[in-house]
Amino acid sequence: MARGGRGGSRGGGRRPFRGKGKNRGGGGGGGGGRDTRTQSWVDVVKKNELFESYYRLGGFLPEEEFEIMWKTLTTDLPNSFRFTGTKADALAVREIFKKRYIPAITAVQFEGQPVQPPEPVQAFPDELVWHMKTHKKVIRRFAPFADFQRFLVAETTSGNISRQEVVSMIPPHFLDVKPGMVVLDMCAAPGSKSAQLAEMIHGDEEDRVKLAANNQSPNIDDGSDYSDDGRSTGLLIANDSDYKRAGLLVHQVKRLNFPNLIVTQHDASIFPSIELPTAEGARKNYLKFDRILADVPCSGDGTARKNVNVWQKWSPRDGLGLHSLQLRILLRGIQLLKKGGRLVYSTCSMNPVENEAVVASAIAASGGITKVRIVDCSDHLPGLIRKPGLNKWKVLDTSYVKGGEDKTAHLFTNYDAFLKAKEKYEDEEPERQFSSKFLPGMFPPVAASEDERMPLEHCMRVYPHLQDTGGFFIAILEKVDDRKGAQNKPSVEEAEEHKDPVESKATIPIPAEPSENETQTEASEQQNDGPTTQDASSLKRKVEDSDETAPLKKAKTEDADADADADADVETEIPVDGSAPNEDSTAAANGSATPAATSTDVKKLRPEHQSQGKEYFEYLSAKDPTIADILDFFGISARFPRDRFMVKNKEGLLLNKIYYTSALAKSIIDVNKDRGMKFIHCGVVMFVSHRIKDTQTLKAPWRLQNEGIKILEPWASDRIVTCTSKATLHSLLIEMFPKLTKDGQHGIGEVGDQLAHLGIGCCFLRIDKSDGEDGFPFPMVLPVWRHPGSINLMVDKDDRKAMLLRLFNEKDPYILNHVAEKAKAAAAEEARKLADEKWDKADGAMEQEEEMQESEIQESEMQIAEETGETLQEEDDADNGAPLEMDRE
Ligand SMILES: C[S@@+](CC[C@H](N)C(=O)[O-])C[C@H]1O[C@@H](n2cnc3c(N)ncnc32)[C@H](O)[C@@H]1O
Repeated sequence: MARGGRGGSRGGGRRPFRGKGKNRGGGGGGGGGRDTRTQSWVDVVKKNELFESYYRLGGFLPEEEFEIMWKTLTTDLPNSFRFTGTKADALAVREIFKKRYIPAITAVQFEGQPVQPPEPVQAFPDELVWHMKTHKKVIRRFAPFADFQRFLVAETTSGNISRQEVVSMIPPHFLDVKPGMVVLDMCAAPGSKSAQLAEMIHGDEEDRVKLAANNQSPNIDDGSDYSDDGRSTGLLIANDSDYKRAGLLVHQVKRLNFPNLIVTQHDASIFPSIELPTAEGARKNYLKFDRILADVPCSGDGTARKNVNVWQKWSPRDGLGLHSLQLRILLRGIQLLKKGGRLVYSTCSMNPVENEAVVASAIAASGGITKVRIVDCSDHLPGLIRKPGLNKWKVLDTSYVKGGEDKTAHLFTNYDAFLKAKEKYEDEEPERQFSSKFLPGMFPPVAASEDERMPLEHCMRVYPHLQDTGGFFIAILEKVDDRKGAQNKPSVEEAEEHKDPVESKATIPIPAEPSENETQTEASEQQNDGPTTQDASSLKRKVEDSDETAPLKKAKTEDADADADADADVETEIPVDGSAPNEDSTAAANGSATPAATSTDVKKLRPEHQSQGKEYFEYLSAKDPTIADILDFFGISARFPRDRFMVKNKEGLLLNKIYYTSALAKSIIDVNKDRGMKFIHCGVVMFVSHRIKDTQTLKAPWRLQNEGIKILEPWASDRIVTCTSKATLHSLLIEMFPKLTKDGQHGIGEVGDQLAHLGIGCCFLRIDKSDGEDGFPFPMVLPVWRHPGSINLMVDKDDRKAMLLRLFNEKDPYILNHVAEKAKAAAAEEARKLADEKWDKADGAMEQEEEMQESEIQESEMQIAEETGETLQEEDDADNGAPLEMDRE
């Protein structure tokens, strides 16, 4: 299977992260956020008056439609999943799923009615995304569901299926990524969208490489770049500032086996400029991205269908508190984008303060729509039902008197209305406090002319009722031109204000507007100025943690005025009841579905204080003799690059594992690793040292790894064995270390026959796609080790089981492991011997003990005899204890 999808083989994928309960990776959270459920979902009262009032009165949807949307928001979210990897492979696994499980499920009847089977989500092409709305009661009761669940778990474990929320899958589809592109995922953890992006960059590289290896042209003319001998030249940098979530991200992306990938841990709003290699003395060059995904931290109120905290703790201050960070991240993204490049900004919040307001402020701060345009993607993914972005909205806040219980909700139509209200209260009730986060840019932009109007309707809003999903927002921006010089200073200042103390010491240039020719000198980066508009002031504001934590106990009830003239300075106070949630003023700052995050969380999660352990990335010389020996052993073509192998120890020693990366990943790591960049993952394991007895006789005591085998195999001419029959593969899967007898009676068919003629060491087991009952639905390459008297497919037990289920529908196969059995028997024998010895010792000890006890008794008896003057009879044999007893009596 594809590197962009799973292990070097379908069976060789790594296990997904098995985090503890709630943090289990995968990418739930409408944007892949955390599952922050703290209470049984069914017990939760899905009501929150302030939350509802805002979306009801804010004019988001017509009244009737709002009712439907709100009702949907209170229902359970269907489970959804996606077939991953290269398209051909994803389609092959989808076919197995459709043919094997759907008919059986469709035949199930519950209470006289057919049950609802899993269905493809129409928004996505090729039926690669599915959701299941069947009730848990039904799922638990019927065997076909159990079978399907088993398949789902096995394939998720193998990396062929990703369980991801439907809305979370949308943003990468609008990025229009092509193989060869350089892509940044600014806020990537836990990594579900990164996985999609990696698949897109990878494209159909495997087919291209095969062409190139056979001296045919691999390139196609659709903007994709396979010019590296068929390999995609692209790169994905997946970044997340939070160190725990960055760890999750690494876990997740490691499974992709994608050498064109680097994981970093930086605050995205000050993401460092990445230096590119340049000739000595030449002007410095910095990396610009073709595509950027800014799936920013948000309040996550669109995840209310699975996140109870939304119902319990929703507050307008979540969005108000996050706006500034979101804006800074987006601005930095725009700076890092190439001219003509595309950026997708997304949140799993429905709040315009986090959505349209951020987009509008960022465009204004970048020089307006002539510099950055909102792309109309209404014709893309036509199956996706969506609503246009808003051009008008209101901003909600709750004011309160410190120490008091009284909270009032205010709905403002523009910034002046907010200022007026504040002023009024300053006179009448000076103790009343409003959010300190209010910024002019949180309100709808007012254009000087129609030409300058931002078409915010080109943004997309996905509401829960439209296709039974969570709520989501997506904006697609294209950088038309760079903003020149002077106007970007505030973002630089902002970056300075929030600079990571560790990073400050590094020599990375402070993020700044890229120069016209997409390269810049360090000096010129630092000299850039910034915008002077209203956004400048907003950018200068720090994301402070507010101490406004008074609970919303009692609200002033004033007339709501939902129909207030949007163009007038209007403040509407909305009634809120005592059951409304705790009004913590600081919004969730980390992860999507985290409206419950408090100011303390924000502090805790800030990246400045934590970082992943230092990883070393030392590239080996292209002339390294060990690499030369290994490549020679497998007959690897001289065209295969020799300078991209790397080890992960400070000294650059060939100890245990050898990794491989793409050319661009190598250049970036090499040039930037000592510039203070926090690289926390890069490279695919290609070879692992194989310590066995016959090492001496081997030229290359290294074994091929599932992770990297597919990258190498097209270039190999030696040590290749082919498996053409399913029966042979079955034998190899159900038996580890089958014997390799010379008489041909080994039971491992054509594979055994070929291996019999090969010397000891690792080999490629090649399986081509073939049609028919006994055919293979997708190609595979697996490492196999030829021992002197046996062989072994180097696939672990769990992966063997997953393959047996996938290819042979075997549910719980027994896998015979001769070596383990032998070792077990030897261990049992050893244990038996030890037990015997112990027993003997224990026996001896018991005898000794008894003897000691006896002598003690005798001593006591003698003492008694002495004291009482009795005569102690001499015992003549062991049986004869009675007289003594009797004597004593
Ligand atoms: C909505 S989640 C991203 C989900 C992810 N794109 C996915 O699909 O799996 C937002 C992420 O932003 C990260 N984050 C928060 N503040 C950040 C910052 N200043 N810079 C970079 N990442 C940040 C959080 O740790 C969180 O993982």
